[in-house]
Amino acid sequence: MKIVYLRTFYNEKMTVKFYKYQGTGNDFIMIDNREGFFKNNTKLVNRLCDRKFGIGADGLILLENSEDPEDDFKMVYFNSDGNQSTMCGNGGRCLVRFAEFLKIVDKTAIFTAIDGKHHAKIEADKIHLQMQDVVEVKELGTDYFLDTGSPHHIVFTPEVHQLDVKKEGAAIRYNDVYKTEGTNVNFVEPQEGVLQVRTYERGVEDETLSCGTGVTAVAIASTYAKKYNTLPVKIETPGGNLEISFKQKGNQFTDVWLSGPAEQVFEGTILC
Ligand SMILES: N[C@@H](CCC[C@H](N)C(=O)O)C(=O)O
Repeated sequence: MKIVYLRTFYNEKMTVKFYKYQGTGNDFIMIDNREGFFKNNTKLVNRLCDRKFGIGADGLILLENSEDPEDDFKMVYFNSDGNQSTMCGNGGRCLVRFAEFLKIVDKTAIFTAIDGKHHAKIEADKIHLQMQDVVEVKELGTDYFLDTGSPHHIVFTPEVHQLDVKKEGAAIRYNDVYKTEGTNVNFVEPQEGVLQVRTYERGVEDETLSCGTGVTAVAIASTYAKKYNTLPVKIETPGGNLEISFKQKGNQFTDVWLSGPAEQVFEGTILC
């Protein structure tokens, strides 16, 4: 097991305990940072997420104390490129499972992330996470764009399993429309009673096995575009199955919930 030492203010080495979680194959390094020893460090986060030189993960999440007394904790999310980013739905679900493991929460949780407040319900085999309301779905020709805490471009396509998601996703993520901020890109094939989804993630710059804010965006866009009409919306990703429910009033989507499994897969000590 590798151990990463962080240098303290006095340049002494200190070890860091980490945990690894996965939610439908979207995997995250978790660090309990309630004492604030882990300082934002792009290079270190990128190295820890590296699948050859580090632990390997799609992102790293710090569980911190929240300034809001209503909250159980705060979520700080980094993509595997080491940069702090916008909301991560699967990461949020995994973080709630981590908070349950740390005995911070029991049956329910409230936390603040970069996009605002989130409520969660905890079950043995599922975490249900409330996502932000969606107030606008943009139509871009036959494609769609919406923000579910993170930006998502949606492409409806036949034979989604045949697609080169890395190539096609990168072409949209780096195009002139998105060049500054970038976007995540979801490819969806509606089938009888289920949406098949594959996602190219910004900040990972590759396909991931699943993306929580992505499938939430897909569920809403598919309903908006009348390509799917039952609730909860059932999603299949390469990493597993998720469900999304919401209330719809015209183009407004409220009470949005993302549900699925989230589990601890190992723990270790960081060293470099
Ligand atoms: N995997 C995530 C999305 C993480 C954020 C994304 N890569 C971005 O930078 O927008 C999820 O489950 O939502």
